[in-house]
Formats: sequence, C-alpha cells, structure tokens
Amino acid sequence: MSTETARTTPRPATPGTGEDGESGDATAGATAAARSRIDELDGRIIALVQERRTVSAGIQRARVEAGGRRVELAREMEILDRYRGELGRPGTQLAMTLLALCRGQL
Ligand SMILES: O=C(O)C(=O)C[C@]1(C(=O)O)C=C[C@@H](O)C=C1
Repeated sequence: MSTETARTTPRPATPGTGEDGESGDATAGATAAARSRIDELDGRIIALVQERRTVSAGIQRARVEAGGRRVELAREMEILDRYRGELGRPGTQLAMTLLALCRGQL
C-alpha cells in the first residue's frame, strides 16, 4: 500500500467504544478527502477516455479512407485480452465499454 493510500484511507469508528464524537468527525473528514481524491481520479479517467476516443477516431478514419474497414476485430481481441489479464474478468467488460465508446456499437 502506498503512503498516499494509507493517508487517505478512512478509518471506520469502532462500534461500542464511544468514538462518535471527535473521531467521528475525523472519519467524516477522511472520507470526504478520499472522495475528493476519487472525484479527481474519475476526472482524469474521463479525460483519458475522451483522448482515447479522439485517437481511435483518427485510426478508424484513416483506415476507411484507405479503403479498409472501420473495425478491426483482431486488434479488439488484443485489447480485450490485455484488460482481462490486468483486471480479471470484469476487465473484459470495461474494455468492451471502452471500445463501444470509441468505435460505437457493432
Ligand atoms: O487500433 C485500431 O486499429 C483502431 O481502430 C482503434 C480501436 C480502438 O478503439 O481501440 C477501434 C476500432 C477497432 O475495431 C480496433 C481498435
């Protein structure tokens, strides 16, 4: 675990210990800080998806202008394999969603 993660990880109050006062505020503060970090990360992820879509559109356009097909399934299989390898089975779903965002539904 990185120090950054450790610093922003909220610590839940221990039930039955009367921690609801000061430490409850601390927990709420840690949660708010962690959530604003998540919001920041989501903003970067969204910007990366938009950038990916622009790059992908350029490749698709060039291929169509050269007389080829807009979609290249062999390349999509490589991308699906990569996401599944890195993120497990749900990674496949994420890659499929990304491809749908970048080249539209098949
Ligand atoms: O890599 C390509 O050849 C692309 O056209 C990009 C991309 C993608 O968004 O990753 C989009 C459509 C293709 O079917 C395959 C991949």
